[in-house]
Amino acid sequence: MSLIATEGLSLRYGPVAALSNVNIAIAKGEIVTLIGPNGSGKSSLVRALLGAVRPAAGRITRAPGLKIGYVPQKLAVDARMPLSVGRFLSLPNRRPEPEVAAMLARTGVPGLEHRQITALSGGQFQRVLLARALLAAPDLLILDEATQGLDQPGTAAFYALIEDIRRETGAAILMVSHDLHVVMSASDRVICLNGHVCCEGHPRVVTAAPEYRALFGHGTHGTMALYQHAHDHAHDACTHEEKPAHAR
Ligand SMILES: Nc1ncnc2c1ncn2[C@@H]1O[C@H](COP(=O)(O)OP(=O)(O)OP(=O)(O)O)[C@@H](O)[C@H]1O
Repeated sequence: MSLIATEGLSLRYGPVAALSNVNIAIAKGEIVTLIGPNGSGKSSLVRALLGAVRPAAGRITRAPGLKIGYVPQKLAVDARMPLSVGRFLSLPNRRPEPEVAAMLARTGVPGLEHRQITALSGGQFQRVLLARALLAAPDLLILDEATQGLDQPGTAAFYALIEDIRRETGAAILMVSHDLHVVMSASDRVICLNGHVCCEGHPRVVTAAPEYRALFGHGTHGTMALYQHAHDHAHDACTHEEKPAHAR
């Protein structure tokens, strides 16, 4: 049985259709990556899975008692507000200090409890956010571009940590990422989104799919194509027309 599944999920922001007829399912212990060009609905799908936005149509089914841990793309913290890492990790639920310390050590940032949140580097902050998500012992961990702003070694180390956590906890992982080469090596399954599911499957299968190639191009140019997407291909269940991102 899936931990979470969507059926015919559509989502709108007023006149803007962000998602249409999306069917996905995530099973226990899987690492699934959502890829897609800017504006393709990745964050919207995450928000829907978290229950933060209401679908315009379709439904989302969650396994009973499902616990979701969420690592956001960014989190604005008021620089004038004194907030230590330890206190941040004890909000809203108070956590025993040894538990907080152990989780910080587990996510690779030991001994940061008394540091101010606003004084952390980007990489340290992402690991603190990961620690916060893991303290809830989630069955499903959702990461929305959690490595944005990290350099290449920092990104690779973060994904290696995610794989270790999956192995240790058995949690399923859903991540949104633009780091195509890391994604392809770290994921069990890739879902390619463009307002609808363009293609999905094992990374090898997806990279060979014509829909993927039309979206992301070939080789290293594929990464660039993420930002210069021209959705000029046609495939089953995909009949909409879309202007290139730069022409919108
Ligand atoms: N709060 C909002 N109000 C109105 N439109 C929105 C809102 N959030 C997203 N959208 C629109 O919904 C569509 C999908 O956006 P979404 O942020 O889900 O895409 P994304 O794939 O996560 O993009 P990116 O890669 O740039 O983060 C876009 O057309 C976007 O402009």
